[in-house]
Amino acid sequence: MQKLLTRLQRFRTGSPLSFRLLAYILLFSSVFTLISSAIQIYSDYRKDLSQIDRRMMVVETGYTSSLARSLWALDQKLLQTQLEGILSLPDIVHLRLKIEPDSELVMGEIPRNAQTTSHTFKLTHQGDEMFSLGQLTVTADLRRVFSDMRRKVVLVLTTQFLKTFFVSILIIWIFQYFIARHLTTMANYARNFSLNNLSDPLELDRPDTQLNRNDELAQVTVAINQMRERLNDDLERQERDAQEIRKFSKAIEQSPSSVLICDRQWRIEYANQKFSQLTGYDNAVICGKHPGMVSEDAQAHRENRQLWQSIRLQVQRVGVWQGEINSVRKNGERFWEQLIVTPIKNSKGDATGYLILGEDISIRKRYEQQLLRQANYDILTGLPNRMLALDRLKLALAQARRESSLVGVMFLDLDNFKHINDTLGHDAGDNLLIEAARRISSCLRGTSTVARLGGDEFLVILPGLTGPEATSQVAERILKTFAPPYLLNGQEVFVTTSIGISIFPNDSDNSGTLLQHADAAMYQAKHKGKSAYAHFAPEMTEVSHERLQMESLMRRALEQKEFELYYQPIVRTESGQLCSAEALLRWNNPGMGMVMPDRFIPLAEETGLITPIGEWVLQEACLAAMRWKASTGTDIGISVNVSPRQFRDPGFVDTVMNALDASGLPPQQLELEITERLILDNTIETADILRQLDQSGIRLSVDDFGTGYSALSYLKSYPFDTLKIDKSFVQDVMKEREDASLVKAIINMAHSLGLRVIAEGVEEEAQTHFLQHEGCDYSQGYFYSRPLPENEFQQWLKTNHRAL
Ligand SMILES: Nc1nc2c(ncn2[C@@H]2O[C@H](COP(=O)(O)O[C@H]3[C@@H](O)[C@H](n4cnc5c(=O)[nH]c(N)nc54)O[C@@H]3COP(=O)(O)O)[C@@H](O)[C@H]2O)c(=O)[nH]1
Repeated sequence: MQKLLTRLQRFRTGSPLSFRLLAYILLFSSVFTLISSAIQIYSDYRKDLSQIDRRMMVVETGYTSSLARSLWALDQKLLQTQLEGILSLPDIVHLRLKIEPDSELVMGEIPRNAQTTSHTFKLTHQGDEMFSLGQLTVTADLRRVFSDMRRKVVLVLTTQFLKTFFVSILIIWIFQYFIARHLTTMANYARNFSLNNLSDPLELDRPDTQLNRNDELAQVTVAINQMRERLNDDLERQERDAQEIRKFSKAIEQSPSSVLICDRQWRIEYANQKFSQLTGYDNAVICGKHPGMVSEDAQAHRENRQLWQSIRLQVQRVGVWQGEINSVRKNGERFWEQLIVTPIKNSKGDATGYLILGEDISIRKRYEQQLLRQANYDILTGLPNRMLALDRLKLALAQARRESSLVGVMFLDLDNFKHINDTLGHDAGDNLLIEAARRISSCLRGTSTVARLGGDEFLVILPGLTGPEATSQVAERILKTFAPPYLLNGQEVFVTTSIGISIFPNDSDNSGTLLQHADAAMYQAKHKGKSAYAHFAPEMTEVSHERLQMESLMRRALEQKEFELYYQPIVRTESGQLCSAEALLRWNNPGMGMVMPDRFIPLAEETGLITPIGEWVLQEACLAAMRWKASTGTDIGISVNVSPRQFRDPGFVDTVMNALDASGLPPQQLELEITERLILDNTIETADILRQLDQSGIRLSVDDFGTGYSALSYLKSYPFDTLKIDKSFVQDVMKEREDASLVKAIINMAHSLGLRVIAEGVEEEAQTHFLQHEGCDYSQGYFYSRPLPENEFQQWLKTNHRAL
């Protein structure tokens, strides 16, 4: 019962299709059956009525004439018989015979409440004339007709209903079996259809026949399965897309560049982590703002308005904007960022938003500014460097041309700077340069420029001069300001400068030439005796030119094999026996002839050419010593001069070791002569290099002892073997008592430090006696031999008895 109620309930609200179908079939077939049955019953009813009518016709045609005759003949019996005959006809229940004039005969009975139909016939006699005999009214009872009709109604309705019902059941079953249950399967499939079971296809429980394969159910099934597959594909694609999107969004989020995404109205929609780190602003705070209006700095807003307007225009016109902007962090700090702004376009190519990539380039900018500074300024002194100075000079010349004024160009070089640098060390040299820069600057007006050209060279530009004498005044001021001593390494040092002056337009109208002329004048000032200034004169160009020429010739001299080593014997003072030789460099230039080292070594040191030249000397000297051994069978040591610049070269120790390795000379036979100045450069590096050389067995000697600071205390700290007394003392030992006592003291002091002593510049025999008397270990000088080219030295070895 409950089940039935449920079904009915479902039927009423959303019953299964078969039930609805049943209802509709029943309803329609019932209505149809009713109508058709009604038509049929009505037609039967009409037929029954017409049968009664036909009976009436039979009465009229068959009885009225015989009744009329019986009446005419007044044959009552026959009349009676005839009437009974009519009354016996089916459905005729009552006869009323009216006889003219006023008698009446009634037969039969009309049932109470019965529906009847009556027909009246006239009874006439046709003689000569027509006589009316009376009239017969026949009444027929319609109850049979109605009862027939009722019976038929019941029968027809019953049979029709049953037929309709069973046909409906059959149709429903067919529908249910062939369609509805599959629809239910589909409905269940669709109901259970979810992203988790996309792999299960829809399958209907029916035979796989050709017919089934092409029907609508099959088509729907195929369509559903195709839809499932498409959905499956779409989901896979969606998942792939989602993964890609996740990947890209992660990449954007974790990008090392800051990323802003704006909508079409340039309102920020998204900012990545890097942006927040860079600017200090959170995504939530800046969303909806214009990228140029993120900071709260009013000045930044003003600056940005114009900039972002041009960015917008360029992005619209060109499709990209790239540039560097100065932005403000949340904490107010300014920083440089490199921006790339591009539109984000949809498939139609319309901009749907904008992408702004930013990179913090503050460090790069700082480097750039530093580089710019380095490119234009001297790091040590903070003065403009050569490049900026030349720019300023050009500007000054252009201005002077317009104003018809003069420009003074002064070239300054510190006197003996190299010596101070070598003896007191680089730090002292640097301090000297800084102080010199300060002193020069203090002598100048604001419009003038003082620049450091490099090393100890300074340039002063005096623009807008009315006469050349102003340059002399400035030069004198500068020389005067150099007069007080400089305090370097705790020592008072007097440093002077030499100044060369050229004037625009008197000496030249070209900046380069003016500089060259000032340089030439500076050399002239140096020759004057230093701490002097000189104005350029045309004849000075030659001297300056010679210096330049020598530099360029020296650069090619090694290649052209123009260098040559001369060798000077070093002998035991006591016996005059040869023990070693000093290698002395000569430059044999085809144009200049034999150039002595005093002339080119300082230039080689200045230009750095001393390093390759010194390397060649070392190699050549070691090889020579080996050749002597081969020719004489005796070990003859070799002394090689090493300049401070050469010594400071990072590869110096390697260079020495390579020369020994390449020649095969034992290290003990090589002596490096290092000037006293180098020892005063009391650095860890110097000590380390000397220690390395000493440990490898190489002998070390202090050259030119007595000319420098004679810092005896330093000698103890370094592993020297020999001390060379400078020839300036030796040469006067016989004339100057002071020099003699000094030489004696040096010999004693050196011996007390465990050093052996070489006296150089021994030219006379008396000097040898003095030195022998004072216990000087070795002697070197013209008395024994002048420096000789190798072939002559070899000859000397053979001819000199004391050598062997
Ligand atoms: N860095 C290098 N310096 C070198 C090298 N070769 C030489 N020099 C240095 O050049 C300076 C001048 O050298 P030079 O003109 O060769 O003079 C040497 C001798 O000729 C000279 N001498 C020797 N005996 C006498 C003498 O009796 N009287 C006299 N008037 N002069 C004499 O002395 C110079 C040797 O000096 P020193 O080196 O101090 O022993 C000179 O300073 C050389 O150091 C080189 O390859 N590299």
